[in-house]
Amino acid sequence: MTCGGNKFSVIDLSGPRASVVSLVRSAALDLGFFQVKFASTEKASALAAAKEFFSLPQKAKEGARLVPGWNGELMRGYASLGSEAADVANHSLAGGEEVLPDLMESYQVADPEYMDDGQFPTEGMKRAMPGLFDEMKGLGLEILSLLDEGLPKSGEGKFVDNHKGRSRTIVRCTKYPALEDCGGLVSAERLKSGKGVSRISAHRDLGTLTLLMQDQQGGLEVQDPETGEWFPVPPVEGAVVVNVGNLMTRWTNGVYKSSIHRVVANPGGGHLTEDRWSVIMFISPDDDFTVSPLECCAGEGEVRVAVNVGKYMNCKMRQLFDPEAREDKGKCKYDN
Ligand SMILES: O=C(O)CCC(=O)C(=O)O
Ligand SMILES: [Fe+2]
Repeated sequence: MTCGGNKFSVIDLSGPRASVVSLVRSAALDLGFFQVKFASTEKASALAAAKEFFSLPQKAKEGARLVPGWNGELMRGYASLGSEAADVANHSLAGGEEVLPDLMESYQVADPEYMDDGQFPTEGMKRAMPGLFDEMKGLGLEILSLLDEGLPKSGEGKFVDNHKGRSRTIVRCTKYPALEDCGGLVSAERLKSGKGVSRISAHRDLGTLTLLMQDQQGGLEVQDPETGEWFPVPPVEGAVVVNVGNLMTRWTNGVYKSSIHRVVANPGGGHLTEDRWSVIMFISPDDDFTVSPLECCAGEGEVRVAVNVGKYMNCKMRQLFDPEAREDKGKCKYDN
């Protein structure tokens, strides 16, 4: 059923349902990170389109920068190197240490069903991104149903039913440029030593579930909340990394865990001269839905209050992208 024999062993979803449910449940109860075997038919063309788009002149990329969707919030487009701050939206998990900028740029799309106005920066993106969205969303729904079955009162959460309307779910291609190309943001000396440099700083994900196809370079690490120890998530060809996000933790009253993770920069490991690429889907429930802690899980974990998905996501996402919102951390009252 699994192979690899480490914390992030790969689960084969085609195995007997009961054992798959049990493996997914155990991983979600532990660090909330696992891998599933998945043969994507869309990843290669999405990555090819992303590589073509990111190699355009900066001005052309800025022309495709993030635009608001149907809810007035930024949903689709390009975010330049250093413009997103994962750590800040999490109220500085670095605990007072200096936080350097995240060294990544990204292009993301929201659900084509609700944003299909034909506006894409390149023909390649137009061809690849909607198919990638549908493929990854399909996998996400399958995993949500396994997580639902893994709870003591299966079906109570109706996870799948509440992920079928208009939501903040997005799919994103992220480029972490070779460190030697990040000199505008961090000093060359720091980049060479790698000390305190992250490609994405320590954070938790905001939605219910994240699906990630990382390349072979490595660097993704997950923190054990009890010991503080960081565990690398090894790249596995043909596997998708899955992790639980904050809204799922709220929904299950702390039972399914949303863990702190980051992508470290390792100059000795080739990161100085090589770009790293990820294809990621961030899954959120329907925007007008209110996530209320499930009865099944009351008393088992921390008791959390109900949150409206749209309000929660808007407040957190503004902090990711808007320097003014970052300054006024108190305005976004949600800690996780
Ligand atoms: O690229 C990766 O490996 C992880 C990125 C990540 O954690 C995020 O974008 O939230
Ligand atoms: Fe993340």
